[in-house]
Amino acid sequence: MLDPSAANGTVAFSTVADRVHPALVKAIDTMGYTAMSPVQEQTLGMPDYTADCLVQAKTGTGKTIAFLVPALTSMLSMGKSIDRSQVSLLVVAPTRELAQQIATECEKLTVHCVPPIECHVIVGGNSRDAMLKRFMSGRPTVTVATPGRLEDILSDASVRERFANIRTLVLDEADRMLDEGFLPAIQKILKSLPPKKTAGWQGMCFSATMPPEVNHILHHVLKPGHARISTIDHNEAPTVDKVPQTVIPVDSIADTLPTLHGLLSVERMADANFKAIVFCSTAKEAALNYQVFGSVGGALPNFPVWQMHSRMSQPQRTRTVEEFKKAQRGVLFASDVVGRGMDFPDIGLVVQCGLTTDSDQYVHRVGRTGRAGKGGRAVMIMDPYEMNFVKKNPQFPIKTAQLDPKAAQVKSAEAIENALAKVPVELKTSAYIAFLGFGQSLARVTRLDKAAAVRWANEYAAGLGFEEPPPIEGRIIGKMGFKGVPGLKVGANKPKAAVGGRQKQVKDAPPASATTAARPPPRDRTAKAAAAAAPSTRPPKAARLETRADNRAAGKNKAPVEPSGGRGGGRGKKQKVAVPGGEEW
Ligand SMILES: Nc1ncnc2c1ncn2[C@@H]1O[C@H](COP(=O)(O)OP(=O)(O)OP(=O)(O)O)[C@@H](O)[C@H]1O
Repeated sequence: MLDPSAANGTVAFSTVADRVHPALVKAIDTMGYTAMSPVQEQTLGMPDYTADCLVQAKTGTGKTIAFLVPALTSMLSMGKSIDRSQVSLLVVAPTRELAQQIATECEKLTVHCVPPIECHVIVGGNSRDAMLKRFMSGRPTVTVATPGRLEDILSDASVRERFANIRTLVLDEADRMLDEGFLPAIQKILKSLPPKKTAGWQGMCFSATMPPEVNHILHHVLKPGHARISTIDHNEAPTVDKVPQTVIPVDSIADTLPTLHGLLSVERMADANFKAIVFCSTAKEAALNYQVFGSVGGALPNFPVWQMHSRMSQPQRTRTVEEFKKAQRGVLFASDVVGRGMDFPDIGLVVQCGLTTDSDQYVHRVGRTGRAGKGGRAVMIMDPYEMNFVKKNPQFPIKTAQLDPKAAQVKSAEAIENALAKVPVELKTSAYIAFLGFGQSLARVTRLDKAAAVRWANEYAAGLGFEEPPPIEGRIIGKMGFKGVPGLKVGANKPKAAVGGRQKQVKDAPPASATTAARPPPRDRTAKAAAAAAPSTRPPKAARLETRADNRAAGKNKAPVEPSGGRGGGRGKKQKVAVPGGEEW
């Protein structure tokens, strides 16, 4: 529930009850909402609910209701003349899970509508035929979609015909929907809809972040002179005020996992209802950390953990979202697939292991906590390569912190070593290769040179217990653009190539007690091994990581992110970075 005092929401929904459709007013009451959040006050106060608008408000401040209520009111005002076989309101969002979440909110809002309003979800990852059959035989008056699947089904003329009477198009996470990854799909979708100029449909664009470059593209959906609403003061941080932000510096990326272990151990001891999201750099890293802390490794014994990234099947992803939404405590190890828009109740802590692709993504990740007026905290664990982010982004109130001294009692290094010994070497190897791809993609943006990206990845491998970097097939090294770069080990990428033979046992993990003799080397040795594998463990100063803001200024733009939602929460195909064996990161 929104805490009105904290969110400055003091105006009651009842003040707009004469403008909002009565069925929606009743539903809002059923949902238990009394005061409007500032952004809701602004959109529901618009003189014309059919006006085009660009709306920016902080994360977790109720933007979903802020666009659904005016759009649904305008739709329902047509009364019996609505053709329910046609799409009237179309909402487009970047990820499948967010699309589903918006649809669920819409169902709650329209629960008292007579006749009932159907809300259809058009997303990838499930049977296209079954979904299309439901759509064509149903009454998809409200449709929530992700761009890829929508673009796909709109190639069919009979589907296009269902959009002939569209009244409103909402782009949620509009800056993401209009960025270079999604824009081609959005443009194709727009070509399949009746032209805005003649059909006059309403465009609504919502996000917590609106980088200036979005302004040049808005004309695709918004007409000149559209309303502009922002509840964010230019002088304040773009993150939620009630979320203190800290960074815990570590000497090497090899120290990240033990530090994370210390942090999570202390937090869960302190709070019986500790619920956190840990953002990881790649989908493979999220999968690996999940195994280290829970399913295989058990570094957080008797504590529930989940994973969420694009390498999972859609049913697994859906089940995870459902479970983690309901969970009272636990940790979700995630890629950026849940970095934007997802509303998991009662997240008290967001941890970021390493860099985000850009400062806007930082805002969205931090915004998974401190929602609906509640408090929360955000912590980053950063190695020297990454610390520049803090310096380059003074707009964020990030304070440097040390790990709670209580963490020293939990023997994190040992717990992580034991856990890593039980994780399949294939997963560790693919996490290493994905991390190399991640460093490479940042290099394109930040000018980190290839040799430095290799050194960084090799430090990461050392942290996973590899005495020397795991081998990568030559053709894959070539594909990744690392041919001839020093520090990589070329060879067949097979378990027998596992470092020092230490990790042979991991595939069929024996109980923890049986694995102690086969532990990976202590971290001081692994760090030395990494150093031996590369001339230096740190890139030259000029090559350190900078933020996307700097790169924008330099005329460069975004780092590519995982198209199906892994790192980047689902961008378009152009953004795909193919890493070895068809891996995405
Ligand atoms: N007026 C209100 N009173 C109480 N709770 C509310 C109100 N409006 C929305 N909420 C709740 O606040 C939470 C955040 O809402 P929502 O997901 O729409 O935020 P958002 O601004 O879209 O966030 P993000 O920028 O992360 O997408 C949800 O749990 C929602 O149910």
